Amino acid sequence: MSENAIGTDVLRLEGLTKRYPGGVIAADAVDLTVSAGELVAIVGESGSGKTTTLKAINRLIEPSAGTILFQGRDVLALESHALRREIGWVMQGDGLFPHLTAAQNIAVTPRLLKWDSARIAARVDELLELVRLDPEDFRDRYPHQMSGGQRQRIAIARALAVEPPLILLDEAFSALDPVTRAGLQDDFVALQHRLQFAAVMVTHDMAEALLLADRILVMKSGRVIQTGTPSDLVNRPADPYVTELLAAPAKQAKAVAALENSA
Ligand SMILES: Nc1ncnc2c1ncn2[C@@H]1O[C@H](COP(=O)(O)OP(=O)(O)OP(=O)(O)O)[C@@H](O)[C@H]1O
Repeated sequence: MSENAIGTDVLRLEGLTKRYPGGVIAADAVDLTVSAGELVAIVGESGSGKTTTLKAINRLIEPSAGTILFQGRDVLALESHALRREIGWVMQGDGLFPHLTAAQNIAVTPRLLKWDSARIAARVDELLELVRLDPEDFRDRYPHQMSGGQRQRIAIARALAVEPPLILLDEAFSALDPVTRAGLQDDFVALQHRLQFAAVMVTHDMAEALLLADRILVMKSGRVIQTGTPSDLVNRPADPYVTELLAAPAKQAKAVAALENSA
């Protein structure tokens, strides 16, 4: 990761388009650039094309048109399994292998890359510390022996195992209760600032995007409606749809403020 100076493009989407058989255009000429150390959230209503866009980046979905450059390399020219080892992936509901311990889950990619066992063991402990789980306590636990929040911490550790320059998150925090979720979100952002990987996060939750992202890409029916900082969106929404997405967090903030004022 050290070769990624802050501000360097890690990912560039140019005219990314996905047309599914049957004719649905799930992503329609999507442009996006993500730099090292930057967190971009893709937000939109259900069916707007967020997951399609995310999955095209690591070729879980093959695009119909457009270019995806990862560290300047066209992903379509790369072998897809090798590409996925270079890009971290955290999905909703953790996606851990149930029959593997926390340590074995974290070690999946290092093993594929044929790291020796001493290096893997040291890295597993380092990663457990990084996601604030005691290695002694957690390395031999199976997923069913951990809480949802702890499992998601393991999933993040697994995604970071080989220091990828890019992490993709698909509704990674959505299934957690609000307190666990807020703690993990804070820790994730702190980790990102420390390690300077680029991140693209899909979320249906505008409040989460406003709190975490450096920039937000708003999608509707496969099209990019607006790309901007949280402040750009709040102060200069480009479309009534953006205003609509902002209404829920604004309403919540107002309700809490009203209660505080009434005390
Ligand atoms: N394999 C597929 N075949 C055909 N159409 C698909 C396929 N996958 C997704 N779609 C369609 O593409 C559009 C975008 O779907 P996508 O999953 O990218 O949206 P999303 O914004 O991630 O939605 P959600 O928030 O509900 O996950 C939808 O209309 C969906 O029905």
